[in-house]
Amino acid sequence: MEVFRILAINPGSTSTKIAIYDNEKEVFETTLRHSNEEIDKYEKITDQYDFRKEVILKALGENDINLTKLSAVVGRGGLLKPIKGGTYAVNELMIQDLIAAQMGEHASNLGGMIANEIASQLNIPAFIVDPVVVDELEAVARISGMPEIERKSIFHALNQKAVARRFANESNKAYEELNLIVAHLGGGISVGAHEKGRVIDVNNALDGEGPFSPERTGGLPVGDLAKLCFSGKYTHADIKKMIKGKGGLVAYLDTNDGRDVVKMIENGDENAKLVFEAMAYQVAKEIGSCAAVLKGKVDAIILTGGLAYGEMLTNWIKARVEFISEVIIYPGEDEMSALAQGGLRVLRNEEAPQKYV
Ligand SMILES: Nc1ncnc2c1ncn2[C@@H]1O[C@H](COP(=O)(O)OP(=O)(O)O)[C@@H](O)[C@H]1O
Ligand SMILES: CCCC(=O)OP(=O)(O)O
Repeated sequence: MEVFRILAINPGSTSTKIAIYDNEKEVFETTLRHSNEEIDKYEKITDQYDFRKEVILKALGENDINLTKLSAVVGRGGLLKPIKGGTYAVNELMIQDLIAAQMGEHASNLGGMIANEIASQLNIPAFIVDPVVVDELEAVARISGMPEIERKSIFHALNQKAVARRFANESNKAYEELNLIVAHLGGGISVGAHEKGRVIDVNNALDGEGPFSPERTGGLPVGDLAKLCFSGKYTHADIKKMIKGKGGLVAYLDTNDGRDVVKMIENGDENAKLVFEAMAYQVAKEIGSCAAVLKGKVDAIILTGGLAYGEMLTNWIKARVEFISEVIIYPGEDEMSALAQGGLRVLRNEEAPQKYV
């Protein structure tokens, strides 16, 4: 059997994960964590391009990975125009849209760009898989309450779909038979209502919807936010940073690391406990909303993402939502293998790559 060697690159808001797969087998994986100070000095996401590329190449070099043996490079897809799920070949238009960041700024914008640069030097293909803009929202979910603003589907599509499929496999059912609520608890937090294989509603994890997260505010009281915007104290750029990057745990506790917060709590910090429990409370409320979206027919609730490693947080969430359905915890994410498998399906001609237009 032909062996395809794939480099998977996954830039997240607090980390860059890289992995090498020989077909389905992971042969190398590492998570390069980035502190708030490290990331904070870059004004725009594209300004982080060289920094992220260098840390990736350094880690590959230090681990004696021979790049010339690669068959393809697959990056996490970023804020493109809303598109259906699947594997997309990186093309010029995609790179232009990612550089222009017209749909917004997020670390995942760098996935396709860095994959493309490494792949083009080796003359091999570059792909993205299930980008954060996968859009399966029902019409009713798009209405915000203000005609000028339409709700958008921006979430951890890659991991939410991967863990939902994992749960389906482990239950000997098809993903398309199940109704699931998936909460991805990472640098950003998204909670999606998966109805028979489609994410029919999900909070926009990037732009002020849903629970607050390690570095984002989530939904805010809009009247007070409008007052703050026009107070004359802040520029548009300041407000954007306060919502995304310097919101949530960072604003309250000066760290984006859930493990630091657990240590603070263990050392008796009551404020840290209140804030961390509030994050769990908001996640639980969002799960409750998704249960209403699914009309109460929920086969399971899945908690995933880096924060799902922490039992303090998951126990708080569980206590408020386990009356809805069984709670399954898949800590971390299946994004790296989902990226590799998306690339593999195309390299094996099992699936044609989709074209971003
Ligand atoms: N073992 C752990 N216990 C608690 N929190 C953790 C653990 N590992 C990672 N985290 C937290 O998870 C968050 C990052 O999750 P992750 O899914 O890696 O984020 P992203 O990909 O969005 O950058 C950070 O707040 C990190 O501190
Ligand atoms: C852009 C939505 C996905 C997201 O928030 O990812 P991170 O948690 O990695 O920032």
